[in-house]
Amino acid sequence: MVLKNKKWDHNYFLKMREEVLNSWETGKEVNFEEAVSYLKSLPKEKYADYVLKKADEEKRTLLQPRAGVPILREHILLLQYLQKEGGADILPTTIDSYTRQNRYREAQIGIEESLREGKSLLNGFPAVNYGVKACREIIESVDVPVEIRHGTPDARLLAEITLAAGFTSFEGGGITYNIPYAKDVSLENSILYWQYVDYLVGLYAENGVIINRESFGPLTGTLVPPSISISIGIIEALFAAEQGVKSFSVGYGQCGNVIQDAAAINVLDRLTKEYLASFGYYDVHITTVLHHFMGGFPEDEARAYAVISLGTIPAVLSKATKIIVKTPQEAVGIPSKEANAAALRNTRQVLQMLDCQDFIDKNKVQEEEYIIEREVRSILNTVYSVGEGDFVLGTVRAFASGLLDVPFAPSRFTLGRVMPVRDNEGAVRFFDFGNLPFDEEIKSFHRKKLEERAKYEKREISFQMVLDDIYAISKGRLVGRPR
Ligand SMILES: CCC[C@H]1O[C@@H](n2cnc3c(N)ncnc32)[C@H](O)[C@@H]1O
Repeated sequence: MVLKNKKWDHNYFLKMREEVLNSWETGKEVNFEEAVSYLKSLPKEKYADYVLKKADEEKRTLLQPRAGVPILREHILLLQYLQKEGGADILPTTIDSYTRQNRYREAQIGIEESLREGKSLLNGFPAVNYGVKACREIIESVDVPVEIRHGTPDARLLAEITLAAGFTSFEGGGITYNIPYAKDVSLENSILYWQYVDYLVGLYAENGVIINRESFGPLTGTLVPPSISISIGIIEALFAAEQGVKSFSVGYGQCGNVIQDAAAINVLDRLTKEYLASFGYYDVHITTVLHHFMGGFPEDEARAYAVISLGTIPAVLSKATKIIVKTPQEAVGIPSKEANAAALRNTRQVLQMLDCQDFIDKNKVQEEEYIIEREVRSILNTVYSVGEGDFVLGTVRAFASGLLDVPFAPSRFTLGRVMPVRDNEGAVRFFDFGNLPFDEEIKSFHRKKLEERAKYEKREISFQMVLDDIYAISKGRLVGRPR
């Protein structure tokens, strides 16, 4: 079948499904009709889409941590703790790195060694190895929806098993779980694998089971310009809608300048809905997700809490539907359950002290929205035209020529020519536009912003500013000032 942004032929899916379900022994546990009836037996409060819709209507922001450990009993206790002590509105199951690379044999060894040693020797929960029945124990041991969070270019079997098990939200996409996560996976392959996932979610939807899909907005998490993250999120929403997905969350990673971050989420929400409608998808429920800062964190827990609390502010300003909460142990590794729960309580406190205040200069937010929107439209309209009206074709061609590009990505399928840097107020601007399709008005806006910083710091605009910015927050400030 030629790769394009068109809903799959059902027989094509069924044929590929046989291969997918045979790729590991637990695949044979998956029975679609049985899964539909199991999912329909779950209360509505276990559906991420229901909880997201309710929060969206009530203008509330939901909180969700990341969490995953390899021993099933431990993982259940961890999620129950985060629900009870952290107040998580949606729980995660973060998948381990072996499973993310389809290396289920090593994941199996990791489970056995963890059981033998009595400690976590994998960095997440290996859901494929456990299979449908065991994963259902997780769903049945908590009271809120559980989402699969991972970083898997080929997540077809992971989706089959976890969706059948009752996870009602699934993160990732053919661009966002490839470019920042893999070196050698072609976009043609990862987009095809994720069309499978979206088609499966669409099949559940046709049978009355609404699964929420979420794009991984932060990408490489290092100074990613908002317009790049937003454009890619909208493209993945278009891919998912074409396959029949009815509930989609677009994500964005906090960059640090509060005005820019709030503006970014406003544009993300508005343009995702506009582009879906303009391509005829009127029945997809869109929600927004803010990720607390995804770059290098301070080791000191008090300073780490400052980064987390600052990151909560743009969620209040933009009324983001959900925050993916970071923890004060971000700089040291996988957090303890106590630190994870404490970060949830910290975030809730900031939300509830700010949500009654109207304190931001709306003109400054709108100025920022204007430039971000101009950039997003330039990128998306270019992708559409190089794809001759097809966003899948356009995406592959745009990445090959740098019309779409992600800074600091490991993938050899992105040019990596684009280079970001902060301006004098810490907003992320372009040091090098690479081949991004921006007009002179956009380019001179960024140059002027960088000249302001150069003047203030009494130094030339240089790559040294980029390096200083990469380490700035872990060293205690937003902008990487010269020593
Ligand atoms: C997008 C992935 C990076 C973030 O994902 C966190 N992360 C990864 N694996 C786990 C895990 N098993 N439990 C709790 N957090 C986890 C990292 O700390 C980082 O913040």
